[in-house]
Amino acid sequence: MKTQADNQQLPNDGNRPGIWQLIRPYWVSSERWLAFALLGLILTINFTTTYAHVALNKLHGGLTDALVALDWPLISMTMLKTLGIGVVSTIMPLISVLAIEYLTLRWRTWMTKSFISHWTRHPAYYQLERDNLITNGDQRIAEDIKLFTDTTINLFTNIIYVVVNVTTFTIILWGLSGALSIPLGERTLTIPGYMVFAVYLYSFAHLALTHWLGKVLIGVNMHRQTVEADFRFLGMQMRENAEQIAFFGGGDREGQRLVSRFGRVRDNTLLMMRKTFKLSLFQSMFAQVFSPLPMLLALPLLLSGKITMGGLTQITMAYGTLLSTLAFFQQAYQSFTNWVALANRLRDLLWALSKARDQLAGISLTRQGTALFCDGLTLFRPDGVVLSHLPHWQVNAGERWVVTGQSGSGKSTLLRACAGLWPYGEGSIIAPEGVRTLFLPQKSYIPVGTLKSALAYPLEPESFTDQQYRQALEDSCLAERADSLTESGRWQQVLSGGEQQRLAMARVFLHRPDFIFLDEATSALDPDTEYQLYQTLVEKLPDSTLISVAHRKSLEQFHHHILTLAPGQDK
Ligand SMILES: Nc1ncnc2c1ncn2[C@@H]1O[C@H](COP(=O)(O)OP(=O)(O)OP(=O)(O)O)[C@@H](O)[C@H]1O
Repeated sequence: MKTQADNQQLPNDGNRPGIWQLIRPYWVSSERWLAFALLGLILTINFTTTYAHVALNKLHGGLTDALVALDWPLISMTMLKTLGIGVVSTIMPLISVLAIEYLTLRWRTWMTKSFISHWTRHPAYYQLERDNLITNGDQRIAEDIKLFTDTTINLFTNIIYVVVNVTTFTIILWGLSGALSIPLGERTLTIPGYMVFAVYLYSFAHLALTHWLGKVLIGVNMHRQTVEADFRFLGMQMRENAEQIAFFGGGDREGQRLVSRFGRVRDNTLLMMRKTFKLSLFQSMFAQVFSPLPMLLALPLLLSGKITMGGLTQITMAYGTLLSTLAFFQQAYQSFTNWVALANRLRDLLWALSKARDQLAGISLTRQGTALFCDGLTLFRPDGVVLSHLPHWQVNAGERWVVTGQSGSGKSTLLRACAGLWPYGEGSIIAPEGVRTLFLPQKSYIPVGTLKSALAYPLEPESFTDQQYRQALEDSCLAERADSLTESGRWQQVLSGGEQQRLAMARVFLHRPDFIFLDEATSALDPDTEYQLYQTLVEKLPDSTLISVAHRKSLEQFHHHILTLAPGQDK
């Protein structure tokens, strides 16, 4: 069980959380010790690799001088050392990659579990959809967390590596490059470690121009995640509703919608390509124009005899290494823009989840006693339009009520309010405490899996015996499925509308709830089967309280009371 500190915190001030609030929770969670140990291992390997490069740099300088002097014993010794260090610096990064992947997986797992726990609570997953608070929440959890953790670890370890490398090679280059003396009339201007200044000046100019050209990529990247997710979502919807679309002959229309949605992906990719090309072109032109710079800068030292040919190799190598290390900041610019975009999408999700958590309900719902009691209840649509008004409605334990009224008068909304899923309105509802309640809508959710797990939902399939399952199927006029209990399938696609409603009714017989809310739960059945089901229901569960939303008059005979909802007036 996760503790409070072991979860991604939702903001409490109603504002979008900062990136730090997204990153910090994992690094202070109970996983932190292993996480820091792995990070330590990765950084140690990176440092070791840096020093291997330093050693190689020295060895190369020595090798050049040994070659010039044709000193064979020195040449073979230096080559052996180079080989040894080369092997170490090849294996170390492989271990580092493994550690990075493992750390990323652990962080992703932690964040995914945290987000899922927030998303499935309240129930936020329903509130986000009902109030259209955010798009593609599920895909943000599935995709964006993965990319975010991956990019954060890679950017961070690379930055540390770069900082260490930059410091090391700055010191080396400072020592190697000596001072540049420029005669200015009678005086001489001396610039110590002038090659270091040159490389930093060059890199800073490069980065500033990269940022100027590339900052637009943050927005483009963020938009990319959204349009890609929207396109995937439309495809998913088509898959889910394949049959209805086929009946309507809506394939062409869906095709057009998909192509138009893909058009946004294409436009975004083209924009991205244009911006990236511009950036890359600038970066390579800049590098090309300034490539002879280190040789030109070091030449005065060679010509004045201050350094040997080996010294020149060492200087240009150190300059090159420092330059390519600093170039990380320009190269990583695109990853950085992508990272900010991912972080923004996750920050938006955290914000939406906190909105769902903090939503103030206009309707107060409390639990106490054994009856259902609505007092001064007015149901609104989210935009404030009044749906219906119930000054006083009391349902005592064991009573059976049928709720009728015009389409759109708010019958389903009343049931949502009783389940605590509808905050828009005024008044209070006192729901019975500690009773088993079951809400059956017109179309019940049937999870993919065995028929047993579909019947037992949301409990585990082991919660009931085979005999209980068979009996429930028989009671709900679905006895012909009794031999398919362990069969796995996509029942929502396989079963007819009426069969799905009978399966949902079988849940009622199986779970034997104290309070049963049926929202047109038998509307797809023929009158005889519907009659038989209600007959069995009142016989088998005589003490259960029943509230049925129904348009058919024939159902009134199974109920003691009728509640008719009248459409309300605008507030
Ligand atoms: N999430 C929502 N956002 C905006 N409006 C909504 C939402 N859910 C329901 N409504 C509106 O609230 C009104 C009442 O809906 P409800 O489903 O309660 O009606 P009903 O009486 O059960 O209708 P029917 O008999 O047709 O099933 C409808 O006009 C509907 O469009």
